Amino acid sequence: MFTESVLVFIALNAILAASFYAVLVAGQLSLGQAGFAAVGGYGAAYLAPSPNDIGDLPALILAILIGMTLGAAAALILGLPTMHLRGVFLAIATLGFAEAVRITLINLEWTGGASGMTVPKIVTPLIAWVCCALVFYWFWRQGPSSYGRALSAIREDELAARAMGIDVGRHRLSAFVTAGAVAGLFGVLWAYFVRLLDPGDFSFAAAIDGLVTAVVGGSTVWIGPLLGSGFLTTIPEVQRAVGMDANWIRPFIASAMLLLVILFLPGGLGSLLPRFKVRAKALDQADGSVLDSGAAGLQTRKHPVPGEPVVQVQGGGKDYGGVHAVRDVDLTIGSGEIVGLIGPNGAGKTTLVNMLSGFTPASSGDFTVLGVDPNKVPVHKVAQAGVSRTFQHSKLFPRLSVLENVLVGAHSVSRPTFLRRLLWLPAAGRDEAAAIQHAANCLARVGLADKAQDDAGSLSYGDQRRLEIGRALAADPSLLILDEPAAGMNHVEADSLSELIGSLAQQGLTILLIEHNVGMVLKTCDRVVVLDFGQVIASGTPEEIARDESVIEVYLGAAEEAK
Ligand SMILES: Nc1ncnc2c1ncn2[C@@H]1O[C@H](COP(=O)(O)OP(=O)(O)OP(=O)(O)O)[C@@H](O)[C@H]1O
Repeated sequence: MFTESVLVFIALNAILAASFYAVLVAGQLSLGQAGFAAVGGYGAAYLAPSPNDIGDLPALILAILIGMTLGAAAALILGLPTMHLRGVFLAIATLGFAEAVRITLINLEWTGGASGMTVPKIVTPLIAWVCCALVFYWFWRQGPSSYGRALSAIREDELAARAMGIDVGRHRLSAFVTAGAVAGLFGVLWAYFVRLLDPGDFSFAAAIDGLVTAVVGGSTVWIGPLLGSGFLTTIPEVQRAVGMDANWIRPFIASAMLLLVILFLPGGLGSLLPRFKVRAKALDQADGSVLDSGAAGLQTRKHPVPGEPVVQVQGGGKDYGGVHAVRDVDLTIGSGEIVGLIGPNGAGKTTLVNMLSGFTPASSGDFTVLGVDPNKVPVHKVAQAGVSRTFQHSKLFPRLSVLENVLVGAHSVSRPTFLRRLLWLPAAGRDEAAAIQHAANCLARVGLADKAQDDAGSLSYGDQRRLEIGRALAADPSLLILDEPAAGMNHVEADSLSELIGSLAQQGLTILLIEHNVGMVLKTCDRVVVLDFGQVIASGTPEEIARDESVIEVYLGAAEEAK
């Protein structure tokens, strides 16, 4: 059953599927892989020296290098203008590219047009499997690196990933270029195995086949494309072995599997395998000490000295058409302060913190947050400057574990480990262990150490709020913005959250707290700012705010009645 061709095709189809995995893992749907493979295959066949001149293996190695470089270059050129596209728009743009490549190849003379181009056969099962092993080694080492986690975070929630300091555009582009290189490798191996480069081999159908293989195998686990290829490539062989020679069976099973996976097993066959568990040692040793970026293995962040201005806003405003969500707000927050931001629903609190963290561009005013103007730099730069936030509606990475969520939170203070993991350098292991220990400490600080291995999506609402805070703390922030963190918490949980906020401020952290639980705000904060219809109507100590007639009229009275 496992003839030479079957062995080679399992490896080759796994490589093509891996090129889809490379982008699916970052949440991108690209159908350009057939085009990259064609560019790689034809380019290598045209440019690489003949095996008659330099020998089979050197000729193939050169062809592979040329094919991968051309595939990556094509992906870079296509990716630069298209990386801002999402979902089906990216799929259509990349599909258009692949079709343009195929039609061009048919119409060029040196490619042999529709009848194709002959290539010497060099690839053996051993060569195919060595290449396949190298590709999967790459993705295996990528997965648990800080780069790999950043890609998964982008797939799960792009906005939250930006808030963790991840440069989404650069990560998406690098995943796309990797996909181009891997598809280029497939194109070369295919050509040097089947002896003929035919534009029909790089059609839309070929791209869909690769995509289905990746999705059935599993687009979130590195081994998925290999499982998918092993499963789908051997179906015709199993059929033959049992004497059922019907052409429709493979496409039928592939489509049925695709449907089953999408409906019942979104992680594909790979998700049935046991998941990697973090060493319990890190969790046992977790002592709740956070804000320790100076620890070995983490990058050091320079925090503002006590009293130094962290936030300075003058005349800040935001208009949505005719709606003045925020109007002429002046706000200064000094390092180490806990400032509460309260006001009725729709007062503009979330809009104001969205402007401070770079999510919403201001319509007017001057903003300086930790030395950067959030209107002039992308969100991830504001985060890298030391602004960490939680969201009014939880934005966790649901399919990542609780610990992985916090590890992503530590993105801007952890050291990149992927390239060192590829080379198996011990320093990478040490840095990863330090990041895990730091994340475990953050989890212990918010009381979630015992849930570290659970999926974030399976947590109760209160635990999700706590996890968001733990994840935000992992960035070793200078300014922590909490948007209604006590929503859904009972009194006991809200009290312990209040204590946590107080102890973090004692360690020098500056906190901006939006909360409808007025009792908690008055108890926890040094200063309270009250917004109404986008304007600051009062600002002062909790005692002053509690006595302020205008605040009682527009908010505190209403808040009391609502209790
Ligand atoms: N993207 C948007 N487009 C249009 N209007 C918006 C947008 N975001 C907010 N607004 C409007 O701006 C105003 C302020 O909203 P915002 O969410 O900032 O208030 P809030 O004080 O945070 O309210 P809540 O306590 O209910 O969360 C509201 O009138 C809201 O409808």
